[in-house]
Amino acid sequence: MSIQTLVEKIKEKGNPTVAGLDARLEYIPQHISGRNMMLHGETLRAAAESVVAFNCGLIDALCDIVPAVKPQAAYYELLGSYGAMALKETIDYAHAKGMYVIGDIKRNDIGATATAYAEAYLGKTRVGDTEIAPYGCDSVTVNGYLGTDGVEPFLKECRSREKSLFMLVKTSNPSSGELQNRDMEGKPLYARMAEMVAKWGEGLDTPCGYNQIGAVVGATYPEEQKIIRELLPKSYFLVPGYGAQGATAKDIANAFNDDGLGAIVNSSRGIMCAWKKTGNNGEDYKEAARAEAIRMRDDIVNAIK
Ligand SMILES: O=c1ccn([C@@H]2O[C@H](COP(=O)(O)O)[C@@H](O)[C@H]2O)c(=O)[nH]1
Repeated sequence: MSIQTLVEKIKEKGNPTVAGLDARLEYIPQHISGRNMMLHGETLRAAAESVVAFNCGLIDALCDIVPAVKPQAAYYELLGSYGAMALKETIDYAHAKGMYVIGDIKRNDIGATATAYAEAYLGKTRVGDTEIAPYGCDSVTVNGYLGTDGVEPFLKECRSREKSLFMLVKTSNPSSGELQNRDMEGKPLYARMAEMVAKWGEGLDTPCGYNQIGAVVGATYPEEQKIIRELLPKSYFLVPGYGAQGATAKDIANAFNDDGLGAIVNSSRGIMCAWKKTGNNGEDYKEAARAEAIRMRDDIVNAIK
């Protein structure tokens, strides 16, 4: 699905936010994990089945109000082969419920290996005469700091299958400036990366005015957002850092264009762990996640008015 589809879903729901699915076992209510451990013992299988049950419940609770989900690959890799299946089941369920899926995989490598990553997450792999999509994400996060040959395989999937990318430009973590803000011939490195992202987006325009190549720009860096917004008027921004990492709605306004579009703000722990604040042992995790997603939507929409 193209970035155009994401923009349509954002407009339809009046909600420029994405729910992160960073499914750590501690984030899952005991009534779900306990049941699976009764069935399968203290195993990776029990953990992975708990993750799928939890994710499906969250997706049910959010799919009519939130346009997209962002499963974070790290938490599925943590569960080995069962985690890979849990990720695929989560992606398929989100699609069945009409949500756009951004795989937060932050991959890159030399061209040959990047091709395998791109085919795994966005494209297809061939088994005999049959082509199979291993994961089938609509979009993924990519680390472009290896240069163009490592990004090209992902661009190829965008061209041939109308997929989109979010390239790491300025990440939300506290030490991102150690390298990303270093001067590179008169401009910070993140600005040089933004220039490369603009180049990678050439020829990948869509009718909505945004191209398929977006940028990850941390909510925790409002000043940098402003600079990157000017450098990348046609790129959608994926903005992590709201909520659990301390950024607030006023910190994300610079990521948006004047049309109220141009960015989608992520919250993972804020939504997934909302049940921990209600004092009901997680029995109400769906209601708690929905209430937090609505609160976040209204908070963001008011801030960009
Ligand atoms: O710069 C970045 C890039 C990606 N992330 C990811 O977003 C979520 C944030 O989770 P919260 O619980 O809402 O803090 C997580 O998956 C990160 O890997 C990021 O935080 N910053």
